[in-house]
Amino acid sequence: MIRVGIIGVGTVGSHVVKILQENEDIITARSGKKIIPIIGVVKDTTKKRDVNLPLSSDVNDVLDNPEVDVVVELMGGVDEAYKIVTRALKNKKAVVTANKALLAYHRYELRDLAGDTPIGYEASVAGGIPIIKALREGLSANHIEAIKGIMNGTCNFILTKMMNEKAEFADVLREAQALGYAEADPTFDVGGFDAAHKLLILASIAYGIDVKPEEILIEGIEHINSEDIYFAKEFGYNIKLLTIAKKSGDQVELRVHPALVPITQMIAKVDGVMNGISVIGDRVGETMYYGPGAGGSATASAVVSDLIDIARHTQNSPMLGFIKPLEKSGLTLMNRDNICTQYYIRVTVEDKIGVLSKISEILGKHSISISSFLQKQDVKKEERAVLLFSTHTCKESDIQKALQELSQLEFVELKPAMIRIEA
Ligand SMILES: NC(=O)C1=CN([C@@H]2O[C@H](COP(=O)(O)OP(=O)(O)OC[C@H]3O[C@@H](n4cnc5c(N)ncnc54)[C@H](OP(=O)(O)O)[C@@H]3O)[C@@H](O)[C@H]2O)C=CC1
Ligand SMILES: N[C@@H](CC=O)C(=O)O
Ligand code: NA
Repeated sequence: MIRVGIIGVGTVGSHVVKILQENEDIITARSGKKIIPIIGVVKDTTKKRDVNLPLSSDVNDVLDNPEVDVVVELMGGVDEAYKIVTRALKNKKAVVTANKALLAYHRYELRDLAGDTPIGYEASVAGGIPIIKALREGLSANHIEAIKGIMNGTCNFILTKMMNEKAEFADVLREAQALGYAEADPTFDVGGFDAAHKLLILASIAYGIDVKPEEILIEGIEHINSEDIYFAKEFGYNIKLLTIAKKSGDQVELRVHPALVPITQMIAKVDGVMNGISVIGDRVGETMYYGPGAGGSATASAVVSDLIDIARHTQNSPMLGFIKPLEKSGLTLMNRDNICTQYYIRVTVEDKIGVLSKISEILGKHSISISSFLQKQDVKKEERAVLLFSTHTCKESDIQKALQELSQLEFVELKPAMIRIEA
């Protein structure tokens, strides 16, 4: 028998208890052992909840409890969760966590501390999709050439509703929170940080990259507006928050940002809370993974799969997937200035003669060639026009310099905006 203590019995934790209790037959058959939740820890024990488990507000009731074999950390946050997981490992208790923020900052320390003590983290990336297993086990014979995906359910839910139903950003975010998709602080979702945390976890399995979120390019979806959606629709794109790892020679680019994706691509059709991830291996070619990226039940399904793994292989750490840091494999993190892709640019200007030629001149000066162009009257101000461009492939540093120069022009009324195009 495996006895489980759950720290955090909220959206995900309560579903972990339900799955363990309601699917006990199949779980026991598959793992060869009974997996029993014996205690949960919450902040407020007086809160009414639909869960059949003794609760405490003291983490020591799990961490120092000799009856607990596995600690499931589902409270979120970085510092406190780090202390809890560290103590559990020091007490030789196996750990399962869904906490991508924790792993984004401390994955290598925890790996080293764990040694042979298992740590499962399947739920930390793309919720219910078994992407960690796929990368760590199914694709382990491959050099990974690229990982590209939608890995934040909240952002995809918001963008889908903005694209298809003209819904307002703030209203859909509230809906995502009510459905249990968003992080406790939803700026982690909409600012791209949550997706970046997930990217770093996958990058450690694929490439052995030991970098922190602050070192990579992260942009969120907060600035996407109706003009961007109009341009995307006119030119056959969907707007998605993309999470990208790409190997070029001995460099790896890591980035999270909104992107215009041609609607013909599979990833553009991944809607709502669903996540979709393409992984390209040098031997297998392209593989695709699709499923619910957030929500209590789907995420708890991944947490329980780790518990079953631990029950099956107590001598075999599920976390061994984090390979040696990048420097030792000769790979380096690509400087963001050297990223090359296509871009969409939005410039809001005073509607007068000469504006377009000046903008074209600046783009040309920075080796940026225009691929398509649209002009819209600004609905908020009659004498204002919104100019929407897409470019051929060019360098990130050139785009950044051009945007900076455009923002200085006296007829440019709002800070120019840019969205990358991933064709
Ligand atoms: N929701 C989702 O779709 C997904 C979430 N995750 C990750 O799973 C983890 C949990 O998320 P979720 O279930 O949504 O979060 P919730 O906010 O719903 O639940 C958090 C739980 O932790 C408890 N808690 C928080 N702080 C403390 C503390 N200091 N001491 C004791 N208990 C504490 C809360 O207690 P109380 O109930 O009393 O407030 C609550 O039960 C996070 O790391 C999140 O990133 C990962 C994938 C998907
Ligand atoms: N807030 C996250 C939850 C799952 O990781 C998301 O929306 O994807
Ligand atoms: Na997963």
